[in-house]
Amino acid sequence: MNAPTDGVIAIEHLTKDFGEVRAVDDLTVTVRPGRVTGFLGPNGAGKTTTLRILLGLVRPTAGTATIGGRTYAELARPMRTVGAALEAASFHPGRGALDHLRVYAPQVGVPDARCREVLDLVGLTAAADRRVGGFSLGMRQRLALATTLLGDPPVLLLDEPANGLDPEGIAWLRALLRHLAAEGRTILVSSHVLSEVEQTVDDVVIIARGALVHTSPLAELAARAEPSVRVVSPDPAGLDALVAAAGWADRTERTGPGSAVVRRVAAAEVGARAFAAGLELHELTPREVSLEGLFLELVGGGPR
Ligand SMILES: Nc1ncnc2c1ncn2[C@@H]1O[C@H](COP(=O)(O)OP(=O)(O)OP(=O)(O)O)[C@@H](O)[C@H]1O
Repeated sequence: MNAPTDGVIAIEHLTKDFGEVRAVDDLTVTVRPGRVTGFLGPNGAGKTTTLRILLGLVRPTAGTATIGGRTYAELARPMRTVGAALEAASFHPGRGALDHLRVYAPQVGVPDARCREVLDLVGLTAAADRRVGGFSLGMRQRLALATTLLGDPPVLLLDEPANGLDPEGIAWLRALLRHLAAEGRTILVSSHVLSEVEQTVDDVVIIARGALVHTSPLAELAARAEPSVRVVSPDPAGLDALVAAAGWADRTERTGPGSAVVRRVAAAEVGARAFAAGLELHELTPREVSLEGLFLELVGGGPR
């Protein structure tokens, strides 16, 4: 791993049309090293297409997708720069786990000894000589991850890596990804369910219908999922004064003249303060939304 900018993924005004279908729509996103970033969206949102463009497998209609300032084709040592596991990897069923890695090692340009190292990293040492055909989905995920780690790349692109893992496997994956990010790597993990990666990611990039709908640290999104109260008053100035007097300005989102959403407050408290101030209210609605609920709201409820 070299300069800190080596691992920056920059997607700029990326668009991809498949005939009539716009799979990616003017997407601009920066993914930083040292963090695990969740790339989220419902089925068909354009995640895989974006990852495939990053890997030079699909040519964009417009815009660019670069890693450390270079397109995949421009990378001097692509397999030492990016490790990617897209979709359920297919393995030769008759081959052992170690032998599978040995096929890839020369392509990546790493010594044979590296194969055992990565098997160890993913906890498959005991299964080194077992035929991959008998592997569970979780074991295949581990082997796919081992393959991406062969070249010790500063950037990892993982498509639904938690798929098929049991809770213990998910906890293990979480710890490994955190460790790899702490080493300064850029880790982009796609998923169609936020809850699956909620414990793992630092940042989220959420897309729907090919376009960006939200990007922020996860904590910022989680704050929006806190209990809140929707308040509507026919007296916009009075509502503003109430919010200011209560010290809620930093937790209040104005949703229109005379309407606002106040976070981390109980409806009863808003009601009591409005009553004391003689402010007429037309609506006072408590709102409890889970992080997953918020995610579904953002992506507009389901696939295209
Ligand atoms: N090669 C292709 N030819 C035509 N349409 C395609 C092609 N690849 C993807 N699409 C379409 O582009 C859109 C985005 O698909 P994509 O696979 O990128 O979404 P996704 O977010 O990865 O979804 P999933 O989670 O289901 O993999 C979909 O409408 C899909 O049908």
